[in-house]
Amino acid sequence: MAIAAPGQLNVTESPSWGSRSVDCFEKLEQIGEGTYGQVYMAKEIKTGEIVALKKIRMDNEREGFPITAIREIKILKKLHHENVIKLKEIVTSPGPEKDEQGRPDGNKYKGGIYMVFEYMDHDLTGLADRPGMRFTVPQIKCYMKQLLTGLHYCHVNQVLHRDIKGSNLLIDNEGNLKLADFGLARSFSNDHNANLTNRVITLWYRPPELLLGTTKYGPAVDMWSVGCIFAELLHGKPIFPGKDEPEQLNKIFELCGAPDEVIWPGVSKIPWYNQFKPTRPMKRRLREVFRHFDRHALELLERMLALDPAQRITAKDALDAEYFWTDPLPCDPKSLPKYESSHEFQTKKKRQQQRQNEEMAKRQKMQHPQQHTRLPPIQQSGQHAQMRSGPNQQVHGSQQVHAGGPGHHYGKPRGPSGGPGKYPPGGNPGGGYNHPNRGGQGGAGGYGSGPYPPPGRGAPYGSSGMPGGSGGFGVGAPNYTQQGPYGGSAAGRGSNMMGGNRNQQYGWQQ
Ligand SMILES: Nc1ncnc2c1ncn2[C@@H]1O[C@H](COP(=O)(O)OP(=O)(O)OP(=O)(O)O)[C@@H](O)[C@H]1O
Repeated sequence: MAIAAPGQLNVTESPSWGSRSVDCFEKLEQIGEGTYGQVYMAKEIKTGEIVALKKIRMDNEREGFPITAIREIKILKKLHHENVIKLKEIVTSPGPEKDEQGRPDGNKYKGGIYMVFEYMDHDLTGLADRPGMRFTVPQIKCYMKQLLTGLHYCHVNQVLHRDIKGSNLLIDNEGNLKLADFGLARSFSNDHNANLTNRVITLWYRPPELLLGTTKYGPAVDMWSVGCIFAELLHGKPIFPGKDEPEQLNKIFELCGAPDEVIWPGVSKIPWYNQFKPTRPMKRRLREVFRHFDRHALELLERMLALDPAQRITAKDALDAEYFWTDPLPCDPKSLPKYESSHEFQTKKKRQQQRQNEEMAKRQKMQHPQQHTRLPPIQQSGQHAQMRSGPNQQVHGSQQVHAGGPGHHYGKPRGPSGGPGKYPPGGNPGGGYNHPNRGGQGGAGGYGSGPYPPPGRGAPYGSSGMPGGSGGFGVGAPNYTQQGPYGGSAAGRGSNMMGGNRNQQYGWQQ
């Protein structure tokens, strides 16, 4: 694991950075758990301001301060943009720490270092995964526009994000979307001649050039991830939910066609091309599979998911695409509905709890079976329809948070505005994928007959012990990296649920 030399931690221009103690904040709730460490919602005691505290994982105190954290801090200190998360300061804890319940923290390290961020109510994964959640077309355009604006700003400032995915896109209740988690980010030069680490980007959002082993790449890697998110927003579930690298590549080829020197000049020189090139011809099927998408959406998606990174659209050109300039236009972020706070970590936890309760109820039922079969109640006229609208039926506005509603909202305005659908109307008509847990999304056909796995809730959670998580943005994509082409170490950047720590996983990064 790469570590910082003692003096290297001084990454700040402001002498006050790092001088305050974490005791200036009261931890309210854990909202995230990453490879990097825990993330808490906290309140600054003096001002009452709500912030997010990201604890830097220091599992092995002898190894010093992780270089990835230094990278993240350095990069965030130079980026100032409304669509990039704001790092407010660094605080430290000199002694043994307590968690939000006041229990001693099990961390071996005696003290701790935290990054203090502006607080954001949701991440896109958590928000999209709320039961019954549906986004409108203007809402999708609004989020996509902000994502591209933030990314364009990063790329102009020669920063590659290298981990664009739903849980790293934070959204507040004013509708603002900000790029977060710059732990894998790095500066790049435009000549693309430097060798960079190949082991970046969560598997489902990883572009073909990285999967084929390139070490020379640029901003186009982030644009592939943006394309995956765009398609996922329109489609309602991840489009490339591969279990491992070979399967990931295969899923990409099945939808985007098999690359050759004609459509991707130079592909045959990429290190692992010969090992992984498809053995049979595969046609590009994007337009056919997503034929129900709006014409301009499809045009843009085609250019984001170009196999050849040199032909992939840039963030700047994507912002000029017809899609953002034709009706319905992107909505004003402020006009978006306000939702109760939702982070991927919490939605996963809730689902796990729910599953445990269900299991328990099932077990109890088996232990104490009913002695008598009950007779069905006599139906009154009109009752039938009512009984059918069970909890899975979508009720518009059920997502809204009303003033004084539940949850942990500290002074942020709440509005009673309507809860729009997650997926645009007509987004999945008949040809779509009927997601069992999304309710009412399209009918049979489409994906069902295609190369994709049968309907389900995304890839399993692997070793996390949380099987059957949601599809769409609701699942932490597994992430397998490799030392050579797809084998070797099980290291990689994934959720902490896959175990391990990012610094161990990546070692030093270039
Ligand atoms: N500023 C913030 N406001 C609100 N929530 C946040 C904030 N920063 C992070 N989170 C929550 O914590 C989660 C994990 O944060 P982050 O991605 O920065 O940590 P990480 O350790 O790098 O995680 P991972 O390894 O999964 O990428 C996010 O998905 C988000 O839900």
